[in-house]
Amino acid sequence: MSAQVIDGRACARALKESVAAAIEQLREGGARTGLATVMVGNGYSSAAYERRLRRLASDLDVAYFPCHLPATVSQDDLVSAVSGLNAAPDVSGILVLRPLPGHISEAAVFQSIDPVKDIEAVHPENAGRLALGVPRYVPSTAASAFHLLDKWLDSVGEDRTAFYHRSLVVVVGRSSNVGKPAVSLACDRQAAVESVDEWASRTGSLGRHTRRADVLIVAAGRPGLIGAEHVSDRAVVIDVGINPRPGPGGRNRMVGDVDYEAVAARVRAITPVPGGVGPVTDVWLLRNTAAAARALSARERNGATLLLSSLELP
Ligand SMILES: NC(=O)C1=CN([C@@H]2O[C@H](COP(=O)(O)OP(=O)(O)OC[C@H]3O[C@@H](n4cnc5c(N)ncnc54)[C@H](OP(=O)(O)O)[C@@H]3O)[C@@H](O)[C@H]2O)C=CC1
Ligand SMILES: Nc1nc(=O)c2c([nH]1)NC[C@@H]1CN(c3ccc(C(=O)N[C@@H](CCC(=O)O)C(=O)O)cc3)C=[N+]21
Repeated sequence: MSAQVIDGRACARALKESVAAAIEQLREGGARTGLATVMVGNGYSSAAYERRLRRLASDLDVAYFPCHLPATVSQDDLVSAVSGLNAAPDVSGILVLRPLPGHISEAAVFQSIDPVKDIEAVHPENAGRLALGVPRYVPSTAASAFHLLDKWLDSVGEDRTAFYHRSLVVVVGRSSNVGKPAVSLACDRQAAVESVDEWASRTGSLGRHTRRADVLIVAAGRPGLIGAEHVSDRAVVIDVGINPRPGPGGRNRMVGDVDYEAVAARVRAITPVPGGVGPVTDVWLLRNTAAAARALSARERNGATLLLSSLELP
C-alpha cells in the first residue's frame, strides 16, 4: 500500500486567497500590515524561509522589512534592532529567525518583542497564552501542521473531534518554536500526546514511541531520522524538517526528517518535503501579521489589545 500524499501547496493556495482578502479589508479600514524579519548570520533554512517571505509579502502587497545582522552581532545590538522594529509604525509583525548564534540568549531577544507584534508567539506572554489554550497568535509552523491534518481529515470524511480524541499524537523534537507549540495544539484537541527529544534517539527508544503514533509530527532537523521501522501502517506523518542535502552540481536539495520513499510505502498519509508543511507556514505567518495589524490599530484607537479569537480572519 502507498500513502495518501497531503498536498501542502494546494492547501497554501486556498489559505492565501483568504489571507489576501483579509489584508485588503484591513487596508480599506486604514490598518497597515507590514512584516519585519530579523536574520542573524545566513543559515540554510532561515535563508530559504526569508526568500519565501519576501516573495509572499510582495504577492500580497504587504510592506516587507528585512533586517540582516552578522553572526557576530552582540545580544544588546540585536535587542536594539528589535526595539527599533517595535517602534516602527509600518511594522505590524516581527519574526526573529531561528536558530540564533550560541552567544545570544533566545529568551532575552524574544522577551524584547512587543507582544502584539510577536507573530510567532515566542514572547513569554504569548507562549504562556498558547500553553494555557488561549493563544493570541498560533505559531505558524505548528499551526500549519494541524491545518494540514484538519484539512486532510475533512477530505477523507473523518470527524476531526472524534479522530483526535481517539488518537495518540507523537511529536519528535521539542523546540520552543515548533515541537512544544505542536504539543499544545495536540492537547487542545484532546488527543493523547507524547513528546520526545534527542534522548529518545540516544537511548534507542525513539521507535518504541513513534511506532505507537496515530499522528507523527517530526521536527528534529535530522534528515532521514524516521525510517519505515519507526512507523505503523495507520500513521499520518507530518514532516516538518527542512534540511539541505548536497545534490548534483554542488547545489543543495531540500529534504525533511523522514525517509520519504520508505515511510510513504507503509503509512496511511504523509506530507512531502518540499511541498508539505513549508508552503503553508509562510502564508500562516502573513495571516498572523494581518491579525497583528488589526490588533495594533485597535490599540491605537482605544488602548485595548484584541485577542485573535475576536478577529474575523480565516
Ligand atoms: N517546515 C517549516 O515550516 C519549518 C521547518 N523547520 C525545520 O524543522 C526542523 C526543526 O526545527 P526547530 O524545532 O527549530 O529545531 P531545533 O534545533 O530548535 O530543535 C530540534 C529538536 O529536535 C530534537 N532532536 C534533535 N535530534 C533528534 C533526534 N535524533 N531524535 C529525536 N529528537 C531530536 C532536539 O532535541 P534536544 O531538545 O534534546 O536537543 C530538539 O528538541 C528543522 O529542520 C527546521 O529547519 C522549522 C520551522 C518551520
Ligand atoms: N522563528 C522561526 N520560524 C520559522 O518558521 C523558521 C525559522 N525561524 N527559521 C528557519 C525555519 C525554516 N523555515 C521554512 C519554512 C518554509 C519553507 C518552505 O516553504 N519551503 C518550501 C520549499 C520550496 C522549494 O524551494 O522547493 C517547501 O517546503 O515546499 C522553508 C523553510 C521556517 N523556519
